[in-house]
Amino acid sequence: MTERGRPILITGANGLLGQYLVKVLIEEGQFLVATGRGVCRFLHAEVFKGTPQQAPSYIYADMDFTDPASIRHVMDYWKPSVVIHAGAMTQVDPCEEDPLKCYQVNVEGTDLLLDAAKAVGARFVFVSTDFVFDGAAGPYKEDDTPAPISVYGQSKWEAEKLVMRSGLDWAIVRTILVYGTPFSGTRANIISWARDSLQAGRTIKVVSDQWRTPTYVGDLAEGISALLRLQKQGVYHISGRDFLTPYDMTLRTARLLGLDEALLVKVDASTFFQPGRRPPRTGFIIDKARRELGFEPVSFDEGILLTLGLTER
Ligand SMILES: NC(=O)C1=CN([C@@H]2O[C@H](COP(=O)(O)OP(=O)(O)OC[C@H]3O[C@@H](n4cnc5c(N)ncnc54)[C@H](OP(=O)(O)O)[C@@H]3O)[C@@H](O)[C@H]2O)C=CC1
Ligand SMILES: Cc1cn([C@H]2C[C@H](O)[C@@H](COP(=O)(O)OP(=O)(O)O[C@H]3O[C@@H](C)C(=O)[C@@H](O)[C@H]3O)O2)c(=O)[nH]c1=O
Repeated sequence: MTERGRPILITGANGLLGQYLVKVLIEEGQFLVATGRGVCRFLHAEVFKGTPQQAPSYIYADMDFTDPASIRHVMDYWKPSVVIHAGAMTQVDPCEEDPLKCYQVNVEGTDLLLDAAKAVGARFVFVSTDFVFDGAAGPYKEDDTPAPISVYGQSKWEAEKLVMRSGLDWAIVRTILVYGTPFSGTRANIISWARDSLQAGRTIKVVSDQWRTPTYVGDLAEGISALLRLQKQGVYHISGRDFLTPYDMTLRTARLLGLDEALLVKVDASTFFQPGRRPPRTGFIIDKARRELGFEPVSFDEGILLTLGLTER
């Protein structure tokens, strides 16, 4: 193609992680093809009509990764050197209620992309989840054995296995409860939910028997970018560093913002009806990412300030 080489292709570019990945990779000067369903919903890009040689360094393309023709159209044209597969059906309860759809998007979609990546000789980076574990014995390291307890978790684990067996140069980045504010669109996160509720004087029930290491989305995007730069292969756990329950997360938000913590009511997960089971105790040991990628996440308190736009990087 051109002297700048073949592009990096991202799926799920309209999603929370996708938006941050696009930002981080553009800032690094990468040649990028961001893909999503339908129009670009976060960063204006001209509809590009020239040849790949004439393309600007950032292009958005409509690509449904469950549709072989749509994948072929985009992948054959751009022939990326790397595919970062961040797109997925991510809502745990709708996955539980419609397992076929979940499987089609998360497993078959990954399989189709793997075939397309093979055809053009692209590296493959797959974004996965703590929900591949059963949550009996977190925090987890990369070689602990997955045992998902939800349809969503099972679908991501099935997709991981396809990636591992693909014969491609691959990496899997598992992450946990990703929070942050999208550049465009609205999306609730535990921090803004707590702030808005407490500011309005509303009581909220918050789970105190699930443990996570919640991940600031900007850290995750930078961790993935480091993994690309360093051409790493294999499984990496990339998450925040604080081991917290959702109750702890809302309490920290209340304290940092000087809001009334008495409005936070501790509850057990069993008091919620949720179709999809959540693993009680996940969390990641991130030593490998620290050592090999130089990954160093912000504290949850810093993440709160970043999410609410009260500080900048
Ligand atoms: N959010 C979290 O807490 C965690 C997320 N992850 C993983 O991280 C990744 C990114 O998650 P996140 O950014 O938060 O998720 P989002 O739900 O914000 O983004 C997912 C994106 O995937 C897109 N998508 C879904 N189906 C298709 C399809 N058939 N074709 C093209 N695009 C599609 C969605 O499109 P549309 O916008 O049109 O619906 C959406 O923009 C996912 O793989 C997820 O499993 C892992 C652990 C925790
Ligand atoms: C709605 C609600 C949630 N919670 C808690 C439960 C839960 O641990 C946390 C977030 O709730 P959710 O149901 O949105 O999150 P959940 O679907 O459990 O989030 C998951 O998303 C997928 C995509 C992943 O891959 C996981 O890493 C994971 O974090 O907040 C409460 O305590 N009270 C509430 O009223």
